[in-house]
Amino acid sequence: METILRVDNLRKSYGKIEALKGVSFEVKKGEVFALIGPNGAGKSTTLRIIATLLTSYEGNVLFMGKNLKENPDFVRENISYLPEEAGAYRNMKGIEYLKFMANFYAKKEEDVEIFVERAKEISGLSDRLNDKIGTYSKGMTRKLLLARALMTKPVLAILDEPTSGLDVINALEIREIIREYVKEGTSVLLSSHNMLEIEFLSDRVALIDKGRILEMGTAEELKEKHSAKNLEEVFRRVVQ
Ligand SMILES: Nc1ncnc2c1ncn2[C@@H]1O[C@H](COP(=O)(O)OP(=O)(O)OP(=O)(O)O)[C@@H](O)[C@H]1O
Repeated sequence: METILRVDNLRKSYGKIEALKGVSFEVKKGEVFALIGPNGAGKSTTLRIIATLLTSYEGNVLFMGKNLKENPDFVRENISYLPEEAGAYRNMKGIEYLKFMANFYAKKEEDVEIFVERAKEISGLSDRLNDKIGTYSKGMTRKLLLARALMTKPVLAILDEPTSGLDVINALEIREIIREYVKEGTSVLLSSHNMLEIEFLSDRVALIDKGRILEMGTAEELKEKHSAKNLEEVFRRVVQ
């Protein structure tokens, strides 16, 4: 399978804190790759570097064969990023927000409508799109933001904790949306604390702790290697 993203020996410090101590992995075309790990493991830092938001780091990121440092615009045009604590404009109606973002991302006039229609469908918010975002529940806001992230059909979607804080039903719906997009060719790099969820959603996972990847593979491979019933158990054994 074609490699979309190659992350090679990433190192990042915030002052004295070494957040990443040499992180390497690859994401293939049409794959859901998950970074899992405890608080402060370095997941968001890794995702923010790939999303071009953090520019001072050591190591290399190759996206579709191009080096991130030399081609940030190319990367921004082909990836989308859903931050962990993303907010939307509370006083805007959902539909206005989608139109605003579609105009921002579309290169051609005719793309605007295509993006908005796609986002409407992904969000599943139907008539509620005519209400102000400030009236939405957490789950509705997350779906709106996910719709924004996927409406351009990016080559790679980077989703930081896509279902964090959501109830089971909303989390399930979001997982299904992600799976649908992968079928259409988008690769997904996501982070999560929820290992049971990740087990269902991801093709491969990397267990990260204290800035290092400790294990990588399919959930099945990792469970077998550590004679564990689930990923949570794998993680407990690997981290301790
Ligand atoms: N802006 C910052 N300034 C200083 N230290 C930071 C900053 N951002 C992250 N860190 C530190 O870097 C380390 C990695 O943080 P990061 O947010 O990447 O972890 P994470 O795995 O995403 O955690 P969480 O699951 O809690 O979101 C932590 O020790 C964190 O305190």
